[in-house]
Order: sequence, then C-alpha cells, then structure tokens
Amino acid sequence: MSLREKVTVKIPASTANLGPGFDTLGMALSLYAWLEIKPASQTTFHLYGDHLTGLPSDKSNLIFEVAQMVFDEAGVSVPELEISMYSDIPLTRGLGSSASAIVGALVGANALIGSPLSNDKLLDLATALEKHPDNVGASLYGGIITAAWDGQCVDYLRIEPHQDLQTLVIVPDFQLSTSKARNVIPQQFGMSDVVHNVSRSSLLVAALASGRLDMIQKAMSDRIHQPYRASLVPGMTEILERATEHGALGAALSGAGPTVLTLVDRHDIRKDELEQYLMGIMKQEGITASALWLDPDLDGALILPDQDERPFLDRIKGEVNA
Ligand SMILES: Nc1ncnc2c1ncn2[C@@H]1O[C@H](COP(=O)(O)OP(=O)(O)OP(=O)(O)O)[C@@H](O)[C@H]1O
Ligand SMILES: N[C@@H](CCO)C(=O)O
Repeated sequence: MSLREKVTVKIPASTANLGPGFDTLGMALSLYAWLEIKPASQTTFHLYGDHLTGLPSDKSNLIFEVAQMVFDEAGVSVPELEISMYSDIPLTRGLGSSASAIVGALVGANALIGSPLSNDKLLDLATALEKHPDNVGASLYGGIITAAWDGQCVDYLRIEPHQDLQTLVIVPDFQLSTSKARNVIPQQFGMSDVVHNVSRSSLLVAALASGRLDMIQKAMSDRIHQPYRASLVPGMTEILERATEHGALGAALSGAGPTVLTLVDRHDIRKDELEQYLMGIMKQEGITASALWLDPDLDGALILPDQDERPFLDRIKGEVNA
C-alpha cells in the first residue's frame, strides 16, 4: 500500500428528487465543502465555518467513521487521522450535507491509500450509508444522476445539465432532519399516484437529457412525498403551484427540505422577480431565509493537487463564501 501524506477533496452540495424522482434523481450544485485527511499519531479535528458548528470532533464524527470503513474494505490500517473540514453547505436543510460528508470521506480516504476502490464501489458504499443514491451519486459524479439501488449495488446514468439551466434555492433558517421528513411519507400508495410519479419522473429524465427545458414544469409534478411534507415547510405548496408564473421552469422541495429549489433558464429576464416572489412568500410565512443562485456542478468530488504545501485554510481561501 502506498500511503499519501495528505489528500484534499472538494465536494459539491446536491439537490435530490427534483420533484417526482423520489430517491432516484439528484443534481450537484455549485456550493462546496472541502476536506483534508492526513495520517496522524493521534486523531484530531479542525472544523471551520459556521455550518460545522456542533458536529462531534472525536472518533464518532461521520467523516472519521466513513474513512475507517474504506480502510476496512481495502484491508489496510490507518487508525489515527488529522481531519480538517470547511463547508459552505448548510446542515440538515435539503442540500445534501450528509452526502457531501460521506462522499468526501470515501474519496479522501480511498485516495490516501492509493485508490484501491473504484468510484462505482465508493458509490455503493455511500448509498448503503445514505440508503438512497440520489444525493451521493450527484456529489460523487457531478451533473444530474438518475440511479437505482437494489440494496447492494447502484446502477446509474449521468446526464449533462443543459448549459442554460440554473437554480435559485431558498434556504429557510431552520433545520429539518431527513429522518423526520421521511417519517411523514406513507408506506403504501394507490395505483394512480404511482403512475403519476412514474410518468412524470420518466418525462423529467427525458426532458433533462434532451434539453427540453419547456417540459420541466409539467414533468416536476409529484404525489409521493411533497404533499406529505408540505406541513413541515410553510409556503412550499404556494411556491410549487405558482413559481412558474414568476419565471421558474419548475419548482420542487430540495431533498427532504426545508430548502425549496427552482430551476431557471439563466437568460430569463424575470430572475429578480422570481427571487422577490420566493422571498416574499417566506416573509409572509414569518420565515427568515436566504436566496442562493447556484449552477449545476459538473465535476463532482475533486481531489486537489497535493503539491500545494500551504495550510488547509490558505489553500481554499478565495473559493469559500466566508
Ligand atoms: N461535515 C460533516 N461532518 C460530520 N457529520 C456531518 C457533516 N455534514 C453532515 N453531517 C451529518 O449529517 C446530518 C444531516 O443529514 P440530513 O440527511 O438530515 O440532512 P442533509 O443531508 O443536509 O439534507 P438532505 O439529505 O435532505 O439533502 C447532520 O446532522 C450531521 O449529523
Ligand atoms: N431522497 C431523499 C433525499 C434526502 O436525503 C428524501 O427525499 O428523503
């Protein structure tokens, strides 16, 4: 085994479902976390930025646990690590923070030991942890991912996002855990709801793959999760129904929420109107929120060149939002 001195990974945020593609569709977004992993004599953590506040800084941290899973899978031992992380991805808001952490730890730990595991194996491991491949697939490969998981392996295809596709996400100032937002979804559905989602999700994939942005509005309709999650995200139902009247190509709850995603044609002249409308709805509901214009990320998790000897924060300075 060749053990590298350190590995730094840049990982994108992601939005899952895109409306009807519950647990199957994901898109990477231009909002990032950075993770550096080094072998060490004693495990230490350096967690930077407001979004990582409160996370454990001992061996119970998700990053450490996932890194050790990679070493076990590869049959090597790297028991102590120095872990540094900075993130612009808000925690527990529907922008794939847990997926970015899992993917960063898998890619970083694998590279540290000479990359014995393939990226597809890393996706299987990531999905086994997240239980659905949508966010992790997008964070790993970038672009739009359509994926199916059989409980062990993921089959996926990556779709290159149309060059005019942009997103405006509204991030409410409250957290909503994925487990809470999954618990409100029924375990069984009637045939008409199933057909509704299968047909819209199929249409959406075809529209995204062929660049038919005009089809997005109708294709983003969902009956499997959003109606049940509406009570957890005030203003969401109104936005899903009316955002297209203000210039959006379509709208959805981002992942498990509470962030709301709108897809936009980057050349549309009503972008300011859309932002004002969305923020106005949040204000009307008494919710503080931030609006972020994000592009689809095309690269997925990237290992940064390791010749750079500067300290972690100096290396990523200039790229981070803080
Ligand atoms: N950098 C990190 N280091 C350690 N743990 C993290 C990190 N980022 C996220 N997590 C863990 O993931 C949890 C958030 O996961 P959760 O699935 O609820 O939300 P999310 O991934 O942000 O949203 P969604 O899955 O809807 O897109 C955090 O509470 C924390 O336990
Ligand atoms: N597909 C997942 C994404 C959030 O992790 C959900 O909607 O619950």
